[in-house]
Amino acid sequence: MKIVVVGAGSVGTLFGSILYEHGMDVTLVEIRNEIVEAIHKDGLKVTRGDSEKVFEIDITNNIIDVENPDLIIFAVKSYDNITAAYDCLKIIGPETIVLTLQNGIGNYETISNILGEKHTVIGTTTFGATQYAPGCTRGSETGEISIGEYKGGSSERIKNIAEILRSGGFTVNIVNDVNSLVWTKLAVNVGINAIGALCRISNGETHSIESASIIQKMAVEELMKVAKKKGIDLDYNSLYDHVVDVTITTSTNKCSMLQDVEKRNLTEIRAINGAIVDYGNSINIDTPINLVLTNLMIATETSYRK
Ligand SMILES: NC(=O)C1=CN([C@@H]2O[C@H](COP(=O)(O)OP(=O)(O)OC[C@H]3O[C@@H](n4cnc5c(N)ncnc54)[C@H](OP(=O)(O)O)[C@@H]3O)[C@@H](O)[C@H]2O)C=CC1
Ligand SMILES: CC(C)(CO)C(=O)C(=O)O
Repeated sequence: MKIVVVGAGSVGTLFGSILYEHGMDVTLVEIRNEIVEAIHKDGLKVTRGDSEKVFEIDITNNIIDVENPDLIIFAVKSYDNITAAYDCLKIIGPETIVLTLQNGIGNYETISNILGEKHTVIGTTTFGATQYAPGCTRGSETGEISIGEYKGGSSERIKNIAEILRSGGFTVNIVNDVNSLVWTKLAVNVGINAIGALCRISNGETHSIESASIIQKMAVEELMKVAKKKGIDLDYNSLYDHVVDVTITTSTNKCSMLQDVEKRNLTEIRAINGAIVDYGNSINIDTPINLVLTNLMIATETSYRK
């Protein structure tokens, strides 16, 4: 089984290390030379809980080196989807599957438009990771991957991917309604990320600070209105409570959007709160809170990327 991870950032290096540790044939593909050079020179250092390990994992900045893999794990930020998908197009064989576990919405649609639905599978993950220096990643000790067919249900290819990932050390759930899971994760990111990034506060504080939690609740309620009208099957009674639970279970974390702002990177705002605004516009539902959060984030990005 040949596995390629496209994007050797936080999540890509964590996933790559787990696959490597379980004896899989895995190669990382990364465009940032400092990451490629650091891993070539010192290996990939991954810290999880009290354990710190170094992996002599293969990494390249030239995707052509890894033609015709069985599985590609797509681990770039949503704003890099188009270029990364065209890169994958150069190496996919007739049976290659590209798996996106990215946050936000619209990832599957963008990737499958370029690579075809036959090659694209979507899921979510509860793992978290931060690459704090090139080739040095801190990752959660536990986590799961959930996958399913975009149009609902399972299939032989979903079972095959699940088997590959299980052999590679992952706990994998096959779910009937993957879209529902993607929207549930979206609700968490809609409720936490922009508020955490704009206010420079931890995940816990996005709820424990009352003025932040007022905005959080309104942002998630807008998502629910949009999702209901779009016919997304969600547990609407418990969705907001789920978001609050995540603020508690990840209370000391800085969300990924805050980390991006601190690194003066682009953020995934357009695929998270921005997507709620776009969907809302397309079905005549006002989403003023998400509109404000989106524009404030874009203004923040603009201020440091001029
Ligand atoms: N980090 C986490 O805990 C989690 C992240 N996710 C999702 O996973 C995705 C990846 O996130 P994360 O790992 O944090 O992102 P990172 O920014 O840490 O890593 C992405 C890496 O991919 C590189 N890259 C961009 N385009 C290409 C390309 N065409 N080929 C190869 N490499 C490329 C980037 O380089 P450059 O910076 O130069 O663009 C960067 O080094 C996101 O959608 C995120 O929402 C999901 C769950 C948890
Ligand atoms: C769940 C959460 C909010 C964890 O920090 C996350 O997905 C992120 O930071 O993007």
